[in-house]
Amino acid sequence: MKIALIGYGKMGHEIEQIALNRGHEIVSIIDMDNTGEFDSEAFRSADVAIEFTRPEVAMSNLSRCFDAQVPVVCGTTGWTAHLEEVKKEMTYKNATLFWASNFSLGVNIFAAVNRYLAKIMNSYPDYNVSMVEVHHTQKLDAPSGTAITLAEGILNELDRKNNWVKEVEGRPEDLAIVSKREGAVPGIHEIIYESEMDVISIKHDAKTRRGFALGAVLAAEFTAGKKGFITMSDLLPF
Ligand SMILES: NC(=O)C1=CN([C@@H]2O[C@H](COP(=O)(O)OP(=O)(O)OC[C@H]3O[C@@H](n4cnc5c(N)ncnc54)[C@H](OP(=O)(O)O)[C@@H]3O)[C@@H](O)[C@H]2O)C=CC1
Ligand SMILES: O=C(O)C1=N[C@H](C(=O)O)C[C@H](O)C1
Repeated sequence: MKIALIGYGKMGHEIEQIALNRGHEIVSIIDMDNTGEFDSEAFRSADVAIEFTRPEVAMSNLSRCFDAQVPVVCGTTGWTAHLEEVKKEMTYKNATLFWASNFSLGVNIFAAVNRYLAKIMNSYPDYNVSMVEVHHTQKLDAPSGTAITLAEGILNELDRKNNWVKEVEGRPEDLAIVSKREGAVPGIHEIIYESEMDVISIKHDAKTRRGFALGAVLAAEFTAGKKGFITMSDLLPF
């Protein structure tokens, strides 16, 4: 499969290694200083593009993929307040977008457990829920995209919470997400239920970025040749 990489930072490099090991060809690499490459034959020849850049440039990169009719897998976080308008543009241009806040298998299993636990907790109002996420100090967005997805999972299942907030909950209906930035941490997400009697917590701790990168390449293999909006629930059997 011919792959174009958009963003050649920490994730771009991990993805390149995994894609090459799986027998794919990298036909185009677009970074901040060569965005003219979007107009190249090489970019247009790609079966799929994989976009991991920065919150403020992701939307225009996606737009350029839609215009070039190159299906795109996007892992960039911090821009998804605009996801619905991007989906509309994708549909209007008859294009393809796979977006996930986290491509790792482990996080997606964790997210399913999170939803199940939240559902159980409807019967146990003595437990309050909160979330902590820890990432490396270069991370630009907070809370992490994964934390927002996990929070949405809780809000959909747990009737007593209807809104996530940064750091400190103001009302009982709020779900507080605390973000910490430390060293080179690839990504830790912990959901904590606490009553007067005990604490139940579940945690995902990424040991390396390779899990995210492998998931992104598997998503790219799934996306090539398809149309429309695709998510992890289309890729995974749960
Ligand atoms: N969904 C998932 O599973 C995961 C998502 N992420 C997300 O992916 C994104 C990238 O993470 P990471 O690789 O660690 O970040 P990095 O900062 O290491 O890499 C981002 C790269 O994008 C480049 N870039 C900046 N502007 C443009 C542009 N206009 N066009 C093309 N490239 C550009 C940067 O160049 P320069 O350095 O010169 O600015 C840099 O090389 C983040 O939003 C992060 O949250 C991360 C891991 C997993
Ligand atoms: O910026 C990162 O590094 C990561 N970003 C994603 C997010 O915001 O959830 C995924 C992962 O946690 C690593």
